[in-house]
Amino acid sequence: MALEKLGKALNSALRKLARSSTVDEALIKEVVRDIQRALIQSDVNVRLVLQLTKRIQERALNEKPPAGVSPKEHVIKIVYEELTNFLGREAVPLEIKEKPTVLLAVGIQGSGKTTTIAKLARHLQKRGYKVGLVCTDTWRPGAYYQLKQLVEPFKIEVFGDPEEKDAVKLAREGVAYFKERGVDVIIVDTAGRHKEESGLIEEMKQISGAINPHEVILVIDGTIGQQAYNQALAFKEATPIGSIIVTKLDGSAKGGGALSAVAATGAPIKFIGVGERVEDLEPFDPKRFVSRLLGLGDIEGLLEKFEELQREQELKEEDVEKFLKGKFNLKDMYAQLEAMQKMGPLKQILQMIPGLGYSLPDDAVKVGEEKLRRYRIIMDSMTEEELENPDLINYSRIKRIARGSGTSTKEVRELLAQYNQMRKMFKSLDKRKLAKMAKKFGGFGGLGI
Ligand SMILES: Nc1nc2c(ncn2[C@@H]2O[C@H](COP(=O)(O)OP(=O)(O)OP(=O)(O)O)[C@@H](O)[C@H]2O)c(=O)[nH]1
Repeated sequence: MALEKLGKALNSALRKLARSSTVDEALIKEVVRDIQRALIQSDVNVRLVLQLTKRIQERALNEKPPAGVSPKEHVIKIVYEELTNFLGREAVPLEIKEKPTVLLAVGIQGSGKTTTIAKLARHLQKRGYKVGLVCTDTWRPGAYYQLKQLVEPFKIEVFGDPEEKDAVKLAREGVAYFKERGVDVIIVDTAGRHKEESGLIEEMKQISGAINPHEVILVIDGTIGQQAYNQALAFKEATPIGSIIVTKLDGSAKGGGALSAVAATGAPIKFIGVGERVEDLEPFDPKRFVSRLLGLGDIEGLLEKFEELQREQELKEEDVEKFLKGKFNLKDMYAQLEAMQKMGPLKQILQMIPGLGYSLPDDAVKVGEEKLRRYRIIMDSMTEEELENPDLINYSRIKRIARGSGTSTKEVRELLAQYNQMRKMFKSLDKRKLAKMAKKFGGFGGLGI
């Protein structure tokens, strides 16, 4: 998870509130101090931290909770709101309005730019856009091959010529090439050799003048912490159509500093990089990010992920409901397992489920393709009634099902065990936290109040 350490520290500060019987001035001040410490440890600029925590303290001490809201909930809501504002308040999504939309990506060497372009291309492809990539890095011929290799599995085409020395020419030709092929989005990668922002911005201006992009995206390395401020500012001043992607937020101790520094410049952060794999890119939404960071759960994110899946898989709304409520039979389980295979690591999904916080179970419900195929065969030998209500399956039925499907009783039992495990897990989630969270996305399921 992005900023895991900061999240844990903030979560434990809020848990103090959740656990206490009364909320008084001393407690509020203690919690505010904990928040200060957590943010400073994550390299957030001290001046910004003080401004933020002062606001939290003032509001927490002076504002009266609205009717129906407990003082605890109220303070937590204030912390949530202020942190959200701190990181930019509203999500600013990447818009693909015209065909083709041309995006120009810039970033200092090692910022993760090439990887990020591959991630962005895949992200857009998953949403149904046909994407073409143009590599204009004339300094590092390897960049072209690196990009090609990253997107090869997804059949995304890369235009480039490692022999060519004129980056502007490459950019112009690449855009023309993909325009002719009718792609929806063209992403132009640039060289990252520059040691300073000035060189980077100069090249951006030159290429930009040649291809007239809809948006220039700056890729910033999240591990540089609050130093990101200067990079983001210089960029924002040079381009009116700039957005930012902050990378390497997985495992970075300074990620909080980088995110808040970029947000402080007013440049919109549209995505964050949370790992080395092509799938590890997340649209950045301050609200959702903060609620996850604080361990409040991310029901919105979860639902969106399901929506995405639904588009891919025609998963019905009632299936999503069943999944969330833990009411499902063997057929549903099969559909869910199949769905999960598509959705990527289950851990990421579970992390979004309110209430699970940090004690994530192992990937208990992730099964391989081969196993799924075996499950299908076993299920084909069950009666409709058994599929609807697996509790009916006794030992003699297990034997018959194994024989009928040409599998073993061990495998049948394994399938049933998996079903029971999943059912139990989702049921316990449901009971503990989901009901509260379901009321409104802004609930505080993760804190048990
Ligand atoms: N952990 C983690 N690593 C990342 C992330 N994004 C990129 N990286 C890694 O950062 C390193 C540099 O990434 P590149 O994409 O090669 O960097 P670049 O900025 O394109 O570098 P140049 O092509 O030289 O300009 C690689 O090892 C990437 O795998 C991320 O979000 N998380």
